[in-house]
Amino acid sequence: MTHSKAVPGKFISFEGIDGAGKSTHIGFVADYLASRGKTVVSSREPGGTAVGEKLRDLLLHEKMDLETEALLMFASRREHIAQVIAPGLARGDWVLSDRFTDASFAYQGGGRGLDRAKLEALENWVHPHLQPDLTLLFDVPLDVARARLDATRTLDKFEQEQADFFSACRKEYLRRAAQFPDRIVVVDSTRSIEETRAFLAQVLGKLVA
Ligand SMILES: Nc1ncnc2c1ncn2[C@@H]1O[C@H](COP(=O)(O)OP(=O)(O)O)[C@@H](O)[C@H]1O
Ligand SMILES: Cc1cn([C@H]2C[C@H](O)[C@@H](COP(=O)(O)OP(=O)(O)O)O2)c(=O)[nH]c1=O
Repeated sequence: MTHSKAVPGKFISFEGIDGAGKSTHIGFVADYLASRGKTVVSSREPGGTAVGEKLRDLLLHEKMDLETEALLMFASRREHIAQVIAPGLARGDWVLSDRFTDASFAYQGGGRGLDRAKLEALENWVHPHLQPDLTLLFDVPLDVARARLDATRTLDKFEQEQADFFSACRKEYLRRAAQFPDRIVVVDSTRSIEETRAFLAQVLGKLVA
């Protein structure tokens, strides 16, 4: 829907603050689409390519200047689009990405306070015409996300941030959901995994039809 030229594939991004539950549901979405005959490519940002995974390692573990962080996120994205997303869409595949540009607005913009105009400039440079056909925004209150994170894993650089950082990220995600209601679907991720799957199947059913 939002590509500059008609391409046969579809692009779905998964967003939400850390611990919201998005990674849990990507496999379900991939299986749902494959069961309906779609060829699915699952990927992630930062990362998804050889260069991108090296950038991911830096981004998740090294302290750096905020603008460096934003530029590296978009460098990883540029490579991801060139190597994975654009070729996949051209082949007619359904490309699933664990995060895309909404994450830069939420984390570097909302969380860290980078001027939105700078992020818009990077977006216009790196992907002036490409937008996801659908963005699934997994939304939970901060305390739920934090409890899920604490129960499961060693925390990376972003996950070690404090509550006000995630509160600002979540606020920016929800602001964007209101700004782009045709693209971003907010998924109430406080529900059980089963209930969330049923909701996702409804949303995807419309896109597949
Ligand atoms: N709806 C849910 N109810 C309960 N626990 C969940 C739910 N969704 C995810 N979880 C659990 O929360 C943890 C974090 O989920 P994850 O998908 O890794 O989050 P994210 O990718 O958004 O950071 C995992 O242990 C996962 O099993
Ligand atoms: C894509 C992107 C991710 N991030 C952050 C959000 C996450 O904390 C982190 C990595 O994302 P994620 O893959 O969700 O981490 P995990 O595998 O631990 O679930 O990168 C940004 O700050 N800006 C961005 O543009």
